[in-house]
Amino acid sequence: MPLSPNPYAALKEASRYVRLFRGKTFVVKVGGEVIAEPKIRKALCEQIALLWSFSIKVVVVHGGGAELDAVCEAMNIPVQKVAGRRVTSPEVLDAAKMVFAGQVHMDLLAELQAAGVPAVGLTGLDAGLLKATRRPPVPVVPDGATEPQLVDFGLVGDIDTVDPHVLSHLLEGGFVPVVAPLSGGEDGAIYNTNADTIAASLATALGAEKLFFLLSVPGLLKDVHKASSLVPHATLDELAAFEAKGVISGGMRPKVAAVKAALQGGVASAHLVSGVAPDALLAEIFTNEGSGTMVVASQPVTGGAK
Ligand SMILES: Nc1ncnc2c1ncn2[C@@H]1O[C@H](COP(=O)(O)OP(=O)(O)O)[C@@H](O)[C@H]1O
Ligand SMILES: CC(=O)N[C@@H](CCC(=O)OP(=O)(O)O)C(=O)O
Repeated sequence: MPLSPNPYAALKEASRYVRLFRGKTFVVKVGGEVIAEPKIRKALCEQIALLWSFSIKVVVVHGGGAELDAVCEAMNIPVQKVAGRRVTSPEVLDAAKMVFAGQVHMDLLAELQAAGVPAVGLTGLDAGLLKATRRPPVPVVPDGATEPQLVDFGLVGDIDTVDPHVLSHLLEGGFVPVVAPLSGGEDGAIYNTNADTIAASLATALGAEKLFFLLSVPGLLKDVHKASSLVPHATLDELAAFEAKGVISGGMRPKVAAVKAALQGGVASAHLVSGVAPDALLAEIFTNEGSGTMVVASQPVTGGAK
């Protein structure tokens, strides 16, 4: 939703939120698909620059799933996914290191620097930020199925501990940490970890006010093919009801799990927002109507401030 066409009314509406969120921590997760297109990446970095200039402490977590798919295809490495989650073979992990801590990471850092943001790149291995253990085979219900099957996701790390000190130091210094989706094992292993899960863990560990997932769709949709079916507000119970109805599939499943984890971990609200529509992130934060889906733990949102 656009701000009021009256510039002074718009300024007043936005300034209320600027005051409210000054000094607060926001975790912003950007999907690989969203930042693949240079113009969209630039527009997104400019929105992040504005948050930073309003003294909001921003932590960016990026994905790179789509880019990893493309690199695996180019290198003839088979890509396998179950219920929206990748199976990581040793060959896939090697490609993931190149893509997540390399190309996607550097391109995002460069664009943030260009937008005037003092961005600092990290992976979960830096200063012990994310410690993980390899996921054992787990029962999963594949999309479209009703019965679970036992799936070995390979070199995927489930997060055991988060040590957010390195992030707190950077945030206190005015920097914007940018985290790639790789984690470290106690034994020196490197694991592939879902970026949505990382974003939720970091938001919880930092006591973040808000967690954003920037998507290629406008938010949570009742019908994934209809942008007009956007759900503006939801509680965790409502999310569970959508899941039970089969409304949530593919890559939205790990996202909804991450939203739940963050809200149960004390994050005040999680937002599913377009990363491609112009200024959708700013509209979600600084307007009464917002632009995407705001999820809160339980209390009904009675309109007004997002
Ligand atoms: N109910 C839903 N509402 C919105 N998107 C959905 C829904 N169910 C499935 N999806 C799909 O999930 C995708 C988001 O997941 P994904 O592509 O993995 O994002 P990312 O790469 O940003 O992590 C959407 O682009 C959409 O195709
Ligand atoms: C274990 C796991 O799921 N790892 C993800 C990490 C990247 C990611 O999450 O990227 P997007 O946010 O762009 O989907 C993967 O390999 O795709």
